[in-house]
Amino acid sequence: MELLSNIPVHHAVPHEFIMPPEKRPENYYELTDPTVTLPVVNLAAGRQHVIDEIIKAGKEFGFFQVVNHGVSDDVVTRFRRAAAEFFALPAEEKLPYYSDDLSKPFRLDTSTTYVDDHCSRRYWRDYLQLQCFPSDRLLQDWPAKPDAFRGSLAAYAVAVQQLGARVLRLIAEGLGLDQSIFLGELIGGGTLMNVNWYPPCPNPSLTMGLVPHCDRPLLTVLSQGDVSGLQAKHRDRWINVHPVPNAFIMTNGLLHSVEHRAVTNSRAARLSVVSVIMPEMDSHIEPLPALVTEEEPPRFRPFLFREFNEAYTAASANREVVLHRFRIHSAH
Ligand SMILES: O=C(O)CCC(=O)C(=O)O
Ligand SMILES: [Fe+2]
Repeated sequence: MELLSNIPVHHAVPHEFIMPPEKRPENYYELTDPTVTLPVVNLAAGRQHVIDEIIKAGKEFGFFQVVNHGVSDDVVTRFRRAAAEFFALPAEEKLPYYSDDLSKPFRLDTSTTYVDDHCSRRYWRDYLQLQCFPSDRLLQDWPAKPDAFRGSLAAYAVAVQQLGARVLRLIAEGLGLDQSIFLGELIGGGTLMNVNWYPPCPNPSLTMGLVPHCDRPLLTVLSQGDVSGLQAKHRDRWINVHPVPNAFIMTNGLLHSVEHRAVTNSRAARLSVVSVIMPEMDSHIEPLPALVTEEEPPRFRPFLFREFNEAYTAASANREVVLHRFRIHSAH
Protein backbone atom coordinates (compact mmCIF):
# COMPACT_ATOMS: atom_id res chain seq x y z
CA MET A 1 0.00 0.00 0.00
CA GLU A 2 1.35 3.42 -0.91
CA LEU A 3 2.37 5.58 2.03
CA LEU A 4 0.72 8.98 2.19
CA SER A 5 4.10 10.48 3.02
CA ASN A 6 5.60 9.22 -0.26
CA ILE A 7 3.53 11.72 -2.22
CA PRO A 8 4.88 15.28 -1.88
CA VAL A 9 1.55 17.07 -2.40
CA HIS A 10 -1.94 15.59 -2.46
CA HIS A 11 -4.16 17.36 -4.98
CA ALA A 12 -7.27 15.21 -4.54
CA VAL A 13 -8.59 12.70 -2.00
CA PRO A 14 -8.36 9.18 -3.48
CA HIS A 15 -11.68 7.36 -3.19
CA GLU A 16 -10.51 4.82 -0.57
CA PHE A 17 -9.98 7.69 1.90
CA ILE A 18 -13.49 9.09 1.56
CA MET A 19 -15.45 8.21 4.70
CA PRO A 20 -19.13 7.26 4.51
CA PRO A 21 -21.22 10.35 5.38
CA GLU A 22 -22.01 9.26 8.95
CA LYS A 23 -18.32 8.84 9.77
CA ARG A 24 -17.17 12.18 8.42
CA PRO A 25 -16.07 14.96 10.73
CA GLU A 26 -18.71 17.36 9.46
CA ASN A 27 -19.78 17.73 13.03
CA TYR A 28 -16.30 19.23 13.47
CA TYR A 29 -17.86 22.67 13.57
CA GLU A 30 -21.47 21.96 14.56
CA LEU A 31 -20.92 19.55 17.40
CA THR A 32 -17.71 21.10 18.61
CA ASP A 33 -18.40 23.07 21.71
CA PRO A 34 -16.20 26.19 21.51
CA THR A 35 -17.04 27.23 25.06
CA VAL A 36 -15.31 24.23 26.60
CA THR A 37 -11.54 24.07 26.78
CA LEU A 38 -9.42 21.39 28.28
CA PRO A 39 -7.76 22.25 31.60
CA VAL A 40 -4.08 23.21 31.46
CA VAL A 41 -2.28 22.14 34.63
CA ASN A 42 0.87 24.03 35.63
CA LEU A 43 3.10 21.35 37.17
CA ALA A 44 5.34 24.02 38.72
CA ALA A 45 2.54 25.23 41.03
CA GLY A 46 2.24 24.05 44.65
CA ARG A 47 2.01 20.27 44.99
CA GLN A 48 -1.44 20.13 46.60
CA HIS A 49 -2.85 22.55 44.04
CA VAL A 50 -1.42 20.46 41.19
CA ILE A 51 -2.91 17.28 42.65
CA ASP A 52 -6.34 18.88 43.06
CA GLU A 53 -6.26 20.20 39.48
CA ILE A 54 -5.25 16.82 38.04
CA ILE A 55 -7.93 14.90 39.92
CA LYS A 56 -10.58 17.47 38.96
CA ALA A 57 -9.54 17.38 35.29
CA GLY A 58 -9.31 13.58 35.34
CA LYS A 59 -12.83 13.21 36.71
CA GLU A 60 -14.43 15.84 34.51
CA PHE A 61 -12.53 15.32 31.23
CA GLY A 62 -10.19 12.34 31.54
CA PHE A 63 -7.89 14.56 29.49
CA PHE A 64 -5.68 17.47 30.46
CA GLN A 65 -2.64 19.35 29.25
CA VAL A 66 0.43 19.93 31.40
CA VAL A 67 2.92 22.81 31.16
CA ASN A 68 6.11 23.57 33.11
CA HIS A 69 6.55 19.80 33.16
CA GLY A 70 10.34 19.78 33.32
CA VAL A 71 10.91 18.12 29.92
CA SER A 72 13.20 20.49 28.05
CA ASP A 73 11.89 22.02 24.82
CA ASP A 74 15.09 20.94 23.18
CA VAL A 75 14.48 17.24 23.87
CA VAL A 76 10.98 17.48 22.42
CA THR A 77 11.91 19.60 19.42
CA ARG A 78 14.88 17.42 18.49
CA PHE A 79 12.84 14.23 18.38
CA ARG A 80 9.87 15.85 16.64
CA ARG A 81 12.20 17.22 13.97
CA ALA A 82 13.96 13.87 13.47
CA ALA A 83 10.59 12.09 13.17
CA ALA A 84 9.32 14.60 10.59
CA GLU A 85 12.56 14.12 8.65
CA PHE A 86 12.05 10.37 8.72
CA PHE A 87 8.64 10.69 7.04
CA ALA A 88 10.21 12.99 4.43
CA LEU A 89 12.86 10.41 3.43
CA PRO A 90 12.64 8.97 -0.11
CA ALA A 91 10.27 5.99 -0.38
CA GLU A 92 13.08 3.45 -0.88
CA GLU A 93 14.77 4.44 2.38
CA LYS A 94 11.56 3.94 4.35
CA LEU A 95 10.60 0.69 2.63
CA PRO A 96 12.72 -1.65 4.85
CA TYR A 97 10.73 -0.52 7.89
CA TYR A 98 7.32 -0.92 6.32
CA SER A 99 5.43 -3.74 8.06
CA ASP A 100 2.07 -4.64 9.55
CA ASP A 101 3.58 -7.22 11.93
CA LEU A 102 2.51 -5.83 15.32
CA SER A 103 5.24 -7.72 17.17
CA LYS A 104 8.06 -5.76 15.50
CA PRO A 105 9.89 -3.36 17.82
CA PHE A 106 9.97 -0.72 15.10
CA ARG A 107 7.69 -0.46 12.12
CA LEU A 108 6.24 2.01 9.68
CA ASP A 109 2.69 1.63 8.47
CA THR A 110 -0.01 3.61 6.79
CA SER A 111 -3.58 4.35 7.79
CA THR A 112 -5.54 1.58 9.42
CA THR A 113 -8.12 0.08 7.15
CA TYR A 114 -11.60 0.32 8.38
CA VAL A 115 -14.22 -1.97 6.89
CA ASP A 116 -17.85 -0.97 6.66
CA ASP A 117 -20.49 -2.82 4.65
CA HIS A 118 -17.72 -4.82 2.95
CA CYS A 119 -16.19 -1.62 1.73
CA SER A 120 -12.81 -0.67 3.10
CA ARG A 121 -11.72 2.89 3.80
CA ARG A 122 -8.44 4.33 4.93
CA TYR A 123 -7.56 6.98 7.44
CA TRP A 124 -5.42 9.94 6.44
CA ARG A 125 -2.39 8.95 8.48
CA ASP A 126 1.02 7.25 8.28
CA TYR A 127 2.60 6.21 11.54
CA LEU A 128 5.60 4.73 13.24
CA GLN A 129 5.03 2.25 16.03
CA LEU A 130 7.97 1.51 18.26
CA GLN A 131 9.04 0.08 21.56
CA CYS A 132 11.26 2.36 23.64
CA PHE A 133 12.85 0.22 26.34
CA PRO A 134 15.40 -1.16 26.92
CA SER A 135 16.75 1.44 24.51
CA ASP A 136 20.32 0.09 24.46
CA ARG A 137 19.01 -3.22 23.05
CA LEU A 138 16.35 -1.71 20.77
CA LEU A 139 18.48 1.11 19.40
CA GLN A 140 19.63 -1.01 16.48
CA ASP A 141 16.02 -1.58 15.39
CA TRP A 142 15.43 2.15 15.17
CA PRO A 143 16.32 3.82 11.87
CA ALA A 144 19.89 5.07 11.36
CA LYS A 145 18.55 7.93 9.24
CA PRO A 146 18.10 10.79 9.86
CA ASP A 147 21.28 10.98 11.95
CA ALA A 148 19.57 12.49 14.98
CA PHE A 149 16.79 9.88 15.14
CA ARG A 150 18.22 7.32 17.60
CA GLY A 151 19.82 9.74 20.04
CA SER A 152 16.85 12.10 20.15
CA LEU A 153 14.37 9.24 20.58
CA ALA A 154 16.36 7.73 23.48
CA ALA A 155 16.41 11.11 25.27
CA TYR A 156 12.73 11.79 24.57
CA ALA A 157 11.62 8.35 25.77
CA VAL A 158 13.42 8.70 29.11
CA ALA A 159 12.04 12.20 29.69
CA VAL A 160 8.48 11.15 28.91
CA GLN A 161 8.68 8.07 31.11
CA GLN A 162 9.86 10.16 34.04
CA LEU A 163 7.08 12.65 33.47
CA GLY A 164 4.54 9.83 33.30
CA ALA A 165 5.78 8.38 36.59
CA ARG A 166 5.58 11.81 38.20
CA VAL A 167 1.98 12.30 37.12
CA LEU A 168 1.05 8.77 38.26
CA ARG A 169 2.48 9.58 41.70
CA LEU A 170 0.40 12.76 41.86
CA ILE A 171 -2.75 10.88 40.80
CA ALA A 172 -2.13 8.17 43.44
CA GLU A 173 -1.69 10.79 46.12
CA GLY A 174 -4.83 12.59 44.97
CA LEU A 175 -6.80 9.36 45.33
CA GLY A 176 -5.46 8.92 48.86
CA LEU A 177 -3.28 5.95 47.86
CA ASP A 178 0.35 5.03 48.27
CA GLN A 179 2.33 7.25 45.87
CA SER A 180 4.00 4.33 44.15
CA ILE A 181 0.91 2.14 43.80
CA PHE A 182 0.81 2.51 40.01
CA LEU A 183 4.54 2.21 39.49
CA GLY A 184 4.90 -1.59 39.67
CA GLU A 185 3.45 -4.12 37.22
CA LEU A 186 1.00 -1.52 35.93
CA ILE A 187 3.84 0.24 34.14
CA GLY A 188 6.01 -2.84 33.69
CA GLY A 189 4.93 -3.34 30.08
CA GLY A 190 7.23 -0.47 29.09
CA THR A 191 6.53 2.51 26.89
CA LEU A 192 5.21 2.09 23.37
CA MET A 193 5.15 4.99 20.98
CA ASN A 194 3.04 5.96 18.01
CA VAL A 195 4.38 8.76 15.89
CA ASN A 196 1.51 9.89 13.71
CA TRP A 197 1.97 11.82 10.47
CA TYR A 198 -1.08 13.50 8.92
CA PRO A 199 -0.10 15.27 5.68
CA PRO A 200 -2.16 18.25 4.50
CA CYS A 201 -5.42 16.93 3.08
CA PRO A 202 -7.12 18.61 0.11
CA ASN A 203 -10.57 18.01 1.58
CA PRO A 204 -10.61 17.54 5.37
CA SER A 205 -14.40 17.33 5.49
CA LEU A 206 -14.33 13.92 3.71
CA THR A 207 -11.53 12.26 5.66
CA MET A 208 -10.57 11.26 9.20
CA GLY A 209 -7.03 11.21 10.53
CA LEU A 210 -7.78 8.70 13.25
CA VAL A 211 -10.92 6.80 14.23
CA PRO A 212 -12.65 7.69 17.52
CA HIS A 213 -11.06 5.44 20.14
CA CYS A 214 -9.97 5.18 23.76
CA ASP A 215 -6.36 4.38 24.62
CA ARG A 216 -5.91 1.09 26.44
CA PRO A 217 -2.92 1.69 28.70
CA LEU A 218 -2.53 3.22 32.09
CA LEU A 219 -1.46 6.64 30.89
CA THR A 220 -0.86 8.30 27.53
CA VAL A 221 1.48 11.26 27.15
CA LEU A 222 0.93 13.08 23.86
CA SER A 223 2.86 15.85 22.12
CA GLN A 224 0.82 17.43 19.34
CA GLY A 225 3.07 20.31 18.27
CA ASP A 226 1.37 23.49 17.11
CA VAL A 227 -1.13 22.16 14.56
CA SER A 228 -4.58 21.36 15.89
CA GLY A 229 -6.52 18.23 14.97
CA LEU A 230 -6.97 16.32 18.21
CA GLN A 231 -10.53 16.24 19.55
CA ALA A 232 -11.83 14.72 22.77
CA LYS A 233 -15.36 13.66 23.70
CA HIS A 234 -16.93 15.68 26.45
CA ARG A 235 -20.61 15.24 27.36
CA ASP A 236 -21.38 13.77 23.93
CA ARG A 237 -19.74 16.57 22.01
CA TRP A 238 -16.31 16.82 20.43
CA ILE A 239 -14.06 19.51 21.80
CA ASN A 240 -10.88 20.73 20.14
CA VAL A 241 -7.70 20.20 22.09
CA HIS A 242 -6.02 23.51 21.26
CA PRO A 243 -2.27 23.32 20.93
CA VAL A 244 -0.55 24.95 23.90
CA PRO A 245 3.16 25.64 23.27
CA ASN A 246 5.38 22.87 24.64
CA ALA A 247 2.52 21.20 26.48
CA PHE A 248 1.93 17.48 26.84
CA ILE A 249 -1.58 16.08 26.80
CA MET A 250 -2.35 13.35 29.29
CA THR A 251 -5.15 10.87 29.19
CA ASN A 252 -5.58 7.89 31.41
CA GLY A 253 -7.78 4.97 32.26
CA LEU A 254 -7.50 5.50 35.98
CA LEU A 255 -10.13 8.12 36.33
CA HIS A 256 -11.73 8.14 32.95
CA SER A 257 -10.53 6.87 29.57
CA VAL A 258 -11.93 9.26 27.06
CA GLU A 259 -12.84 8.79 23.43
CA HIS A 260 -10.78 10.96 21.11
CA ARG A 261 -10.01 11.21 17.42
CA ALA A 262 -7.90 13.21 14.97
CA VAL A 263 -9.27 15.26 12.10
CA THR A 264 -7.24 16.44 9.11
CA ASN A 265 -6.61 19.91 7.75
CA SER A 266 -5.57 21.39 4.41
CA ARG A 267 -2.99 23.90 5.66
CA ALA A 268 -0.17 22.05 7.35
CA ALA A 269 1.16 18.59 8.03
CA ARG A 270 0.56 17.50 11.60
CA LEU A 271 2.84 15.26 13.67
CA SER A 272 1.82 13.82 17.02
CA VAL A 273 4.01 11.72 19.28
CA VAL A 274 1.96 9.44 21.49
CA SER A 275 3.72 7.56 24.31
CA VAL A 276 1.65 4.92 26.01
CA ILE A 277 2.71 3.50 29.35
CA MET A 278 1.71 -0.15 29.31
CA PRO A 279 0.96 -2.62 32.10
CA GLU A 280 2.57 -6.05 32.05
CA MET A 281 0.36 -8.50 30.13
CA ASP A 282 -0.12 -10.64 33.23
CA SER A 283 -0.97 -7.83 35.60
CA HIS A 284 -4.19 -8.23 37.52
CA ILE A 285 -6.55 -5.33 36.95
CA GLU A 286 -9.26 -4.81 39.54
CA PRO A 287 -10.72 -1.97 41.60
CA LEU A 288 -8.36 -1.06 44.41
CA PRO A 289 -9.88 -2.30 47.68
CA ALA A 290 -9.18 1.13 49.19
CA LEU A 291 -11.53 2.70 46.67
CA VAL A 292 -14.41 0.21 46.99
CA THR A 293 -17.18 0.96 49.46
CA GLU A 294 -20.77 -0.15 49.97
CA GLU A 295 -21.97 2.98 48.15
CA GLU A 296 -19.32 2.56 45.44
CA PRO A 297 -19.27 -1.19 44.74
CA PRO A 298 -16.96 -2.50 41.98
CA ARG A 299 -18.38 -1.90 38.53
CA PHE A 300 -15.96 -4.18 36.69
CA ARG A 301 -14.84 -7.73 37.35
CA PRO A 302 -11.15 -8.47 37.90
CA PHE A 303 -9.22 -9.43 34.77
CA LEU A 304 -5.74 -9.79 33.39
CA PHE A 305 -4.44 -6.98 31.20
CA ARG A 306 -3.88 -9.62 28.50
CA GLU A 307 -7.65 -10.33 28.37
CA PHE A 308 -8.41 -6.65 28.09
CA ASN A 309 -5.89 -6.25 25.31
CA GLU A 310 -7.46 -9.10 23.34
CA ALA A 311 -10.96 -7.69 23.81
CA TYR A 312 -9.72 -4.24 22.75
CA THR A 313 -8.23 -5.58 19.54
CA ALA A 314 -11.24 -7.79 18.77
CA ALA A 315 -13.63 -4.84 19.22
CA SER A 316 -11.39 -2.44 17.22
CA ALA A 317 -11.15 -0.17 20.27
CA ASN A 318 -14.92 0.35 20.49
CA ARG A 319 -15.37 1.62 24.03
CA GLU A 320 -18.80 0.17 24.83
CA VAL A 321 -18.11 -3.26 23.37
CA VAL A 322 -14.89 -3.59 25.36
CA LEU A 323 -16.34 -2.37 28.65
CA HIS A 324 -19.39 -4.61 28.29
CA ARG A 325 -17.16 -7.67 28.57
CA PHE A 326 -15.89 -6.68 31.98
CA ARG A 327 -18.80 -4.79 33.49
CA ILE A 328 -20.61 -6.29 36.49
CA HIS A 329 -24.30 -6.14 35.73
CA SER A 330 -26.27 -5.47 38.90
CA ALA A 331 -29.11 -7.85 39.72
CA HIS A 332 -31.73 -5.08 39.75
O1 LIG B 1 -2.84 12.58 16.68
C1 LIG B 1 -3.37 12.71 17.77
O2 LIG B 1 -3.37 13.80 18.36
C2 LIG B 1 -4.06 11.55 18.44
C3 LIG B 1 -3.32 10.27 18.29
C4 LIG B 1 -3.90 9.18 19.15
O3 LIG B 1 -4.91 9.33 19.77
C5 LIG B 1 -3.22 7.86 19.26
O4 LIG B 1 -2.23 7.64 18.52
O5 LIG B 1 -3.67 7.03 20.07
FE1 LIG C 1 -5.28 7.74 21.20
